[in-house]
Amino acid sequence: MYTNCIDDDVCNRDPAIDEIMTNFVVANNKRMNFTWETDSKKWENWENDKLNIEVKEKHSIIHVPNGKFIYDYVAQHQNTTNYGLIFDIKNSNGTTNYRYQVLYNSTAHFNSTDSLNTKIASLARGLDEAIVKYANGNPNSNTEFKIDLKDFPELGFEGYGKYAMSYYSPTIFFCISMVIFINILSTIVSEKETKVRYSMEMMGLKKSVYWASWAIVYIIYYILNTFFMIILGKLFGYSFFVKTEFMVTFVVFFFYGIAMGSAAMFITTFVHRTKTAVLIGISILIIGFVINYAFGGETSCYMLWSDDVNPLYRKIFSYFIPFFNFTKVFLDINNRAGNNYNMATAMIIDGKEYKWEDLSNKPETTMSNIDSYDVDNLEPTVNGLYYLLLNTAIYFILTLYCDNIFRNVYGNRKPLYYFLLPSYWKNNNSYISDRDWLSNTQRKYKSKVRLNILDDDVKEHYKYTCNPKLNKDPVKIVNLRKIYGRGKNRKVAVKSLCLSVKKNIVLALLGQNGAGKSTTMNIMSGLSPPSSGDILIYNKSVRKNPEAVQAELGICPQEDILFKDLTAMEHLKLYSGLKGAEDSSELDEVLNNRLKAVQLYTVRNARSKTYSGGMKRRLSMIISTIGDPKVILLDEPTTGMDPVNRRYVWRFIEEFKKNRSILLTTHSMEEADALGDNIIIMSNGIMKAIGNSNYLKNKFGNGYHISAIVDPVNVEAFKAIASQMVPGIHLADDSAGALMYELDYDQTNYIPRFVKYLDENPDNYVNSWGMSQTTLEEVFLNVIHDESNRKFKEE
Ligand SMILES: Nc1ncnc2c1ncn2[C@@H]1O[C@H](COP(=O)(O)OP(=O)(O)OP(=O)(O)O)[C@@H](O)[C@H]1O
Repeated sequence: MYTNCIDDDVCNRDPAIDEIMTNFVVANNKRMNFTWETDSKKWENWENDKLNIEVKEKHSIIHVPNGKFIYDYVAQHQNTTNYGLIFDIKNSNGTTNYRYQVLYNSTAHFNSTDSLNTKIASLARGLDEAIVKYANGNPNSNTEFKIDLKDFPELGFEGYGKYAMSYYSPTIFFCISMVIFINILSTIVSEKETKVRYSMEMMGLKKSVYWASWAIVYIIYYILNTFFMIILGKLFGYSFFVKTEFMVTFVVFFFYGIAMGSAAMFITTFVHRTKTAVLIGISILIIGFVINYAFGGETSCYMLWSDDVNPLYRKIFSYFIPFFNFTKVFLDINNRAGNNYNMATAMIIDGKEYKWEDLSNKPETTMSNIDSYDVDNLEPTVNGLYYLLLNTAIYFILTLYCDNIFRNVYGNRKPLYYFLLPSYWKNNNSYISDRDWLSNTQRKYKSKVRLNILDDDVKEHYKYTCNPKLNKDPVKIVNLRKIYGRGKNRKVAVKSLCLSVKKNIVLALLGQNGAGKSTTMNIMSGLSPPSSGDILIYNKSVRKNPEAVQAELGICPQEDILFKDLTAMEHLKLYSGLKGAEDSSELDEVLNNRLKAVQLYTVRNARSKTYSGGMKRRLSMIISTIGDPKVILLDEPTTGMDPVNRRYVWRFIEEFKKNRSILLTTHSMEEADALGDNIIIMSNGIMKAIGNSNYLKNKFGNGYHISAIVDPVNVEAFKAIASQMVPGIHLADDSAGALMYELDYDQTNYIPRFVKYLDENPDNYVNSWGMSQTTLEEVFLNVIHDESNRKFKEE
């Protein structure tokens, strides 16, 4: 294109220049194959019809209004113009200056090395000849030539935005989907960490149901996320979304989402800490980002389809790495529907429609001239979608499998071949007779303690527990042992424990920290596997059928395992549902009554995160009663509770024990005294004492204490009277008239007479007096500090 105006204004066409250009065409037509564009009207209204001139012929020459036009035209029709000529012919003092500027496109012939050398030289020579010819026709003028050569104006790459979206989309959409990926990791792992999940499992939630429910939740998330991305893509006018049929984009993003979701679920099976899970999520995000970024381009993405690459690698990537498949599918579609940059012409090529049927085609490549992959090896796009579905299935099956075979936070796991066991497939509620179980368990799991070094009552209880003729109790623990850790870290937490629990009683388990109480409870509830020994609850073995045992149990664990956003009532309803109770008005009434019993009724509709520690404890306690279990395990149920509410809970437990067996651990001697029909004192994993409160006080305590303050002059006389009233009374302390007597339980009969004397004080010897009974705390301290017990060693 040429013009005679160097400035921006539209100026009159200069016939001299037309003549020069005519000369040029005539002289160079054959050599350069130029055509002459005559329809100059096209540009006359160019301001209105801006730049819509189409240069139809490859080598046409047209006149345009001015230099700015050339600039603008080039900007909008990149690489379709070879040269711009701006003439400036001026007369001064009889000399005509022929000045022209050649703007040339140095990149139009990308693969050519000739654009500058011959064509420009040829053009300049042709123009000079044309000017000379014109000037010779005007013999009166002197002529002067001036030529400027310039590259076309440097233009910003206007298509970059569109193109960048196409190029970086796999990375961008990978990152968006990673938000849900990381959310899955943190949510599911935090349910493990806070043990909420195990609490639900104890209440009857099946693992498969647990995973299926999360799968449904995340499928919904991914559907919403997919819609969101498609709407966003369309709103921003990205060619990929605009040109591709909705169902195609939906399926691509949705399949990719569920494949990543499934992979996230798999990861949660071997991670126990939320922080670790999030860290893994972020690491995968970074790795995936790099891979997607690297694979975003065609050459690198299709690289694995090169003949040089072992197809096995391709398969491994396809079967196990969702974002690899996603990038391939995305690129396949994007090659057609997206705005692509054509390197050969340095142009952005607008995307074409992409339809559902196109999925079964092999991708249209844009760089097939670059031999980094073999086009024939490329699989149809739809295969990538199949691989994504395969990824989803593989990871979901692995999730279900690994969740069973990897240790949970309690160290429990199933054998690798668990799914081959008949018990896995049939509802194994198999009843085991007491006799068979007792003899088998004792044969299989030998006791590691010598009975003769146990306390007599404990020994008797061990014998009773293992006697199939006598022991008809619903709960039996035989030779139970639990070892944590190995080598230096080895810790025997429970040492060959034998214990049986009757119906209608509360058995209180006392012991120092680390005595093995919670371990025993965790094994009973099927959470933690025993190292040796077994537990039989209503003729179901914890080893063989923990799920069936859990159906008989209600558990209040040591830590409150609550959903912070659920209310008390919602918790009770949720767990009632898990226990199989139908939602009914009767159920509501039962639940309300229980909430009333522990003073939670008024806050039943408040979220548990707003509860105080004591309120959470009471809720956990009530949850353990859901489904009317026959055996209830209460691990320190009243910790952190004020004395008033503790008494409400005690009353509730006392009433609830009818027809049930309740096993309670506590550090409160008062609680054990108030609730425990039978009390066991444990130390270092060993049962040290067993009996009811009075029996233990009698056996391990010092009976009653009677103190009296007597005037020093009357001390001897008072001592004589005391010895006469309570034969064999023991004077524990005598200092300056403050006398302290200890009375055994077999001296209890003499107490009323002695108390009457002290109260009436007929001899006026006594200034003041007091009486107290041995507390359970004293008993506890006596038992665990007992020297003979200390000598006890596990063999
Ligand atoms: N998961 C575990 N890994 C290693 N050791 C453990 C584990 N759980 C418990 N132990 C150890 O086993 C012993 C018994 O612990 P357990 O929690 O049963 O005691 P406890 O009587 O319930 O104590 P507390 O009254 O403090 O709850 C302790 O020495 C404890 O450190």
